[in-house]
Amino acid sequence: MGEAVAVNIVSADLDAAAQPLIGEVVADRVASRIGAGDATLWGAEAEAEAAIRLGWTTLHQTSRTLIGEISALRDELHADGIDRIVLAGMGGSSLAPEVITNTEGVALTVLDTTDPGQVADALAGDLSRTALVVSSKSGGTVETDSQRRVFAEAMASDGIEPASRMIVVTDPGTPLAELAEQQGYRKLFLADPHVGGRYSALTAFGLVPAGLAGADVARLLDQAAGAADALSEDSADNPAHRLGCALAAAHTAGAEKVVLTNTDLGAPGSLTGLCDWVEQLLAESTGKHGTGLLPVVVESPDAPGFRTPGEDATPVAIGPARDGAAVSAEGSLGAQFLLWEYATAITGRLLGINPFDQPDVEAAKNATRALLDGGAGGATGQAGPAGSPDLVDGAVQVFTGTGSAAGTLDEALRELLAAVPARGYLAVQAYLDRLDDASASLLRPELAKRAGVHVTFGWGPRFLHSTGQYHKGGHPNGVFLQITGDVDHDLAIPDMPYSLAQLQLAQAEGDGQVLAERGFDVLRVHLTDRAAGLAQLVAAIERL
Ligand SMILES: O=P(O)(O)OC[C@H]1O[C@](O)(CO)[C@@H](O)[C@@H]1O
Repeated sequence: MGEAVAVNIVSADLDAAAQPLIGEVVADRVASRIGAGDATLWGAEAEAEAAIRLGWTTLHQTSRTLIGEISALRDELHADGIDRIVLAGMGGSSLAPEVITNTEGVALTVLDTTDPGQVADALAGDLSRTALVVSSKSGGTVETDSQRRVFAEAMASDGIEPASRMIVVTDPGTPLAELAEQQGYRKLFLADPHVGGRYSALTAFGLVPAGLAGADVARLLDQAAGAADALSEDSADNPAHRLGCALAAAHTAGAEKVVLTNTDLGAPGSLTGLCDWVEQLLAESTGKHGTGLLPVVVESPDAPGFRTPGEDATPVAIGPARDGAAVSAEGSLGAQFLLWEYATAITGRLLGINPFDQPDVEAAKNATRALLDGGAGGATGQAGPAGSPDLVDGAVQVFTGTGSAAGTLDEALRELLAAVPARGYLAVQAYLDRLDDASASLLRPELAKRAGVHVTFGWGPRFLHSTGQYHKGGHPNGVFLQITGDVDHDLAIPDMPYSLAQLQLAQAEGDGQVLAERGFDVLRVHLTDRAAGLAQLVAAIERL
């Protein structure tokens, strides 16, 4: 094998710790049994779910029929002057197409947000040339449904028949499949129901939006096919064994965090954004029952957290093994998808968890629903946080939760950092516009430099479908900084009693409530002026 995908355990100590696990996994024939669809590998409790979740091992063959359908639809759309693809989808329904198109340099507008400003920017593109791919495995995800409604209304008001521009990807029998049929949407792709959301990169969820946008999705399947035999082989050389067992061995030694970065960013063929896809796969698959692997995606090998990971983390390179990486994974994108899926399933078995469920995601969704039913977030157009802030500092309203004596933003931040347990982590959760408020992501390295612990960063509500599972279900050693902000122009969601801004705030408040109920420290800062508030936050962090 070797050529299609390669994993190098650079750290001699980690290699020594991984070898016995590799021996065990080879003896138990884990890889070939995964490839053959053996659902018993994760214990009796996981068996029923695993029995309907192992279809991803053969997608390089079973997804072939999609290629012709996608290119025929693309030609048809082009003939009608439609060449701009917008994707509405969360988590496993958008991360793969985002990586695929980023890696190939193909334009795809990914809408995985409820931020009204970001949605408005996508609506401001040329709708006469736009098709909306609505992707949802369950067919019931509130963000995706809201985006669909907003786009349908905007298209109709521009005199465009929305049904002619809607392309749906969903599982058979979902409410979204039914809607697509009732409304006569342009095309309905029914995905393989035997593949879970975060394992669905090579199903219609990954291939349809990426292929319509112009990515070479046949090549992606070829790349996966080139690695499939090696990844299902019961051999000590199987790269998935090396990766899965290294991560499990590190976890046993107390390194439950996996610091991920691209070590070849900017080089031709660099897999831009793959870390975000791996982040969801690892966090949602393993972060449960008080255990799991916490992905910490960092900006570059020079960013805080990678070269000096401490005892609680393993630095993993996507790309060449350098810059202090303990493990590296190299190979084409299609091969990497399959590598990480096998490795995650193997780690899941070694950690004793079911890698195919996400038991804690629902809690935040329920809390959000309850808040919206109770009229949270103010009236449309005036959405604002519930309750009064504990203090106001310039453009920053601070909600400390109960029992804080903080009198300033600086003090509140200091208190939050002091609350991080030894070997814990700080998660920054920014419910903002990831394009217009992009500077918020700078808070991660700034905080990491000062906090002395690992710091993760996620855009809300996107991270709720990724690290959100780990935050609530994984090792209980996180503290949370939520950032929300006022919006300049809210957007109504047609036929729904709440607006996008209200939904976005309710998602932050709902998840914050669940975290607080579970005993975690949560500090929320609400920016009444986003740019000024972010500048204030940076200045306050610099003073820490
Ligand atoms: O494809 P759906 O059903 O809209 O779900 C989107 C995402 O939400 C989750 O189900 C839960 O967060 C993810 O596992 C999934 O990728």
